[in-house]
Amino acid sequence: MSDEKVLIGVIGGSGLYHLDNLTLVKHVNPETPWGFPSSPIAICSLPSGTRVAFLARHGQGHTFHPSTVPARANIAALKSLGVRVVLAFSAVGSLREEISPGSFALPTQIIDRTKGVRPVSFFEGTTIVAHASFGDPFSLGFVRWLEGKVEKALEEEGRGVKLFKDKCIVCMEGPQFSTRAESVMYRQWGADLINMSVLPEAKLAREAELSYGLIATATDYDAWRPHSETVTAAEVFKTLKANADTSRHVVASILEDLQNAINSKEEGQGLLLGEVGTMQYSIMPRSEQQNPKDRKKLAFILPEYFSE
Ligand SMILES: CSC[C@H]1O[C@H](OP(=O)(O)O)[C@H](O)[C@@H]1O
Ligand SMILES: Nc1ncnc2[nH]cnc12
Repeated sequence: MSDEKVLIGVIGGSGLYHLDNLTLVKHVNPETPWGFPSSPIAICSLPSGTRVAFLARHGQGHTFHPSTVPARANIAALKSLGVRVVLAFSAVGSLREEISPGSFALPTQIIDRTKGVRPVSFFEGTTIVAHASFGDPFSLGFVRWLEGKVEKALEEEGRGVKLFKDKCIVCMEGPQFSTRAESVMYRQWGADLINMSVLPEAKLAREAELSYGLIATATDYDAWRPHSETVTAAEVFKTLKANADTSRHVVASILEDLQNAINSKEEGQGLLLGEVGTMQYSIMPRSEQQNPKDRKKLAFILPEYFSE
C-alpha cells in the first residue's frame, strides 16, 4: 500500500483521458497481483489540496479494447492507493428518444450481455470462493449523493446538459456495435443505455468493497431507430469532446464536497461507504482450506479478511 492515501478515484472512458483542469501532482503505476493498470494513474489536485486518482480505462492512447481492459488491475491499483469511492465515466449509446446524445445519466441497474471472455472476479483461479451481493450493482448511497451534486454542476456549467436518473444500462461484449434487432430487444427488456465497459468493473469494485457509481455520457442513439442510420464510431466521436469537457467540469465541482462527505462520519459511514464490510458475508467460510498464496494475493484488495 502507498502511504499517501487518495480517497477518490475517477475512471475516464472513451474521450476522457485526463483531468487537465486540475493540477497534476504526479503519476504512479502500482503493480498488483493482477498486473499493471491500463495506464499510469495521475494524482491530481484542486487548489485546496483535495486529491483524486485518475485512471484512463482504455490506456492513455486508447490501446485496450473493451474486452481486454485489465479491470482487476485497475480496481486493485486504485484500492492500493487508498481509494474508497470510484466515480467512473462511460461513453454510452442511448436506447430512449428523450436521452439525446450529449445527455448525462446515472444508472442504477445493469443487464449483463458480456460473453464470459473477461475475468470477472478477484477470486477466480484461487482456492477461495466468494459470492458478492450484486442486486444493486451501483452503490446506491453514492448514486443518490451524486444526483443533486451532478445536477447542480451541470446547471452551473450552463450548456444545457440534462441528467437522467435511475436508468438501466446494458453492458455488451463488443467491440462491434449491436444489430438493429438486438437494440430493439434491449429496449423491450427495459434498458435505457448501452456500453461495453461497466462490467466487470462494477463487480470488481463491489468485491473490493469500494463505492462505485457511473456517469453515463450519451454519444449516440444506438441502432433501434427504424429510420436512422445505425451507430458508427464516427458518430460517437462527434460528442466525445464536449462530453469529456463537461465530465471534467463535473469532477472539479463535486470533488471537495465528495471528499468532505467521505470524511464526515455520518454521511461517510452511512451513505457513501455502504459497501465496506459486505464481503465478510460473501466469502465461503472454510478458511482452513485456503491456500496461503491465495490469501496473500487477496490481501492486496481485502486486507481485513486475508492479512496474516
Ligand atoms: C468508442 S465507442 C465504444 C466504446 O466506448 C465506450 O467506452 P467507455 O465505456 O470506456 O467510455 C463503450 O463502453 C465502448 O468501450
Ligand atoms: N451504441 C453504443 N453501444 C455500445 N457502446 C457504446 N458506447 C457508445 N455508444 C455505444
